[in-house]
Amino acid sequence: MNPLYSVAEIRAIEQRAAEALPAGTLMQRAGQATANAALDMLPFSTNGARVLVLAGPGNNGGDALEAAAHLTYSGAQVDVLHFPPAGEQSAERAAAQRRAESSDAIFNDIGGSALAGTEWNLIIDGLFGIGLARPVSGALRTLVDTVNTLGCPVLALDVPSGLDADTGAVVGPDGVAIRATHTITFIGDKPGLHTCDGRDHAGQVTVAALDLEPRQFPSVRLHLNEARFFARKLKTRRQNSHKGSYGNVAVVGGARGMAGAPILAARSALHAGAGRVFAVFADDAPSYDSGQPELMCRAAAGFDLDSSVLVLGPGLGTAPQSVELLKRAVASASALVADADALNLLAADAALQAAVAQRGAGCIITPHPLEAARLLGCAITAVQADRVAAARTLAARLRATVVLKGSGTVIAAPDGDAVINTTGNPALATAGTGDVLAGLCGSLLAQGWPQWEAALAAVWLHGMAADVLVTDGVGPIGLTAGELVPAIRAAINRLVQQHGR
Ligand SMILES: NC(=O)C1=CN([C@@H]2O[C@H](COP(=O)(O)OP(=O)(O)OC[C@H]3O[C@@H](n4cnc5c(N)ncnc54)[C@H](OP(=O)(O)O)[C@@H]3O)[C@@H](O)[C@H]2O)[C@@H](O)CC1
Ligand SMILES: Nc1ncnc2c1ncn2[C@@H]1O[C@H](COP(=O)(O)OP(=O)(O)O)[C@@H](O)[C@H]1O
Ligand SMILES: [K+]
Repeated sequence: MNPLYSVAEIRAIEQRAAEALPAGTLMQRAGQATANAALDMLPFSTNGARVLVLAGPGNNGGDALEAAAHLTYSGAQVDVLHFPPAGEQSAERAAAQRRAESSDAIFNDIGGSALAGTEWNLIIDGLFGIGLARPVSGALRTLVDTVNTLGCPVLALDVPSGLDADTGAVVGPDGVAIRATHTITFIGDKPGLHTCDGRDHAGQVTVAALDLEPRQFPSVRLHLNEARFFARKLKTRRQNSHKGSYGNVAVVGGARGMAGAPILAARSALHAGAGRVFAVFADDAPSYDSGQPELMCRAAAGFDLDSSVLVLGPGLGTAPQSVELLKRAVASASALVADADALNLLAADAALQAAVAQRGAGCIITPHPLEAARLLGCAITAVQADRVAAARTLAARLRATVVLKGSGTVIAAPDGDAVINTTGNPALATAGTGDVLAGLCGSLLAQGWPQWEAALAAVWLHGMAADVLVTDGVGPIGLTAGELVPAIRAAINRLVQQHGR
């Protein structure tokens, strides 16, 4: 189920496991697992392959030293850049150091030009793991900067050095972290590898459980998103069904000058399978959408908000009539997705926030980090410093399903359950993709999905559509939000073929 563990949880698992094992066992297993992963990354003939091992002062360095010794036995030429601790070291680290020193590994003060001038087949980053306590500074900072310029494969141990394993933020106001191509993470997977700066620094993540058994792991409330979490809601269509079987969506927004946003969301809702889709405009409505004449374009004044799932916010603006629309939508009995300006308006109105929290029909909100910061009354940096915590706080406060967007989108429920999404890529960093996501959420709600599964599936499908388009060369540069819409349709149909019943 792809659980994600906090540093505190990993420490507790590790401590209990270590008590039942001979001293040093876990570090030896970590070193062996690292060597195996490294061999997979080296040329078929390892003889003479150049491997640089960076061994920091703590147990992360111990893992690296164990791996260094193993790799010499495979014939690789292993250089170790060793940063011993100033004070005492753990007994297992001392043993690892002795093993590495008595192997063919070369302990060497390699630096500067020699480091940059060598064609390394692989660099192993064992500088800091979950014990990183402050920003990487001084000579180590220079080393991290140099490694990040080299362009060779880099295998990070446990977590790329400089990255916070809990949050995925690079530690420090102006910090640095290793940009690895691969990360082998020990005992269990960690949230910081998958959100915020994590995806840029961790590369491809594998988990080495170090032979611990499932019973040694606590159950947790944070997971990586996967189709399994929502697959049971994927339904094949009954022959004897009609458009009324698949629900109504009304996308409400489109103040003057911003009519494109609700159109995009409405097209997305339509292509994701909603039976009938309205595009509802705060100001004047166009008579129809010539690119998508299936949409019904209406003015908000007098529109019945009780007969459709509402997607409120795309291009809504912040004029007084938009506030009125938001109040009407919150007071309605309809399922609601609140996005964009609906969230900005909500942030400015405590009474409306209380009304959202008390809604019987619940709510999905889809803030990007700035919208989340406005809702929380904090700086955007505070949101990004701990995205999972920010999403959980908002979910609890508004009793809503929260989709905190960005690299490693976080979906959080009011009861504390949270999921980090794995699909998607920077092709999505273009105007209108958020509108497409909001429309997709609304479409799944209209088709009878519960909020939680609708949010999980929408985020997953939206990201998967972008991933497929990038594979086909439609991005990452220049993908447009509208191009996501048919790709989402293809992705949802493919999923229904695989899982539908
Ligand atoms: N124990 C076990 O059984 C297992 C442990 N495992 C491995 O151990 C890792 C955790 O080891 P760890 O706790 O020793 O922490 P680690 O990440 O090596 O760093 C701590 C050292 O760095 C130092 N330091 C911190 N920040 C710094 C900075 N910015 N700049 C400079 N120095 C800094 C800090 O010094 P201090 O803060 O005390 O001055 C201390 O010396 C874990 O990620 C996994 O890889 C696995 O093998 C599984 C079994
Ligand atoms: N670098 C990225 N990696 C993954 N997803 C991204 C990235 N940048 C943006 N996205 C996704 O694109 C969408 C952008 O939404 P939003 O910021 O609301 O845009 P807009 O308001 O222009 O529609 C979100 O789903 C977000 O998660
Ligand atoms: K590391």
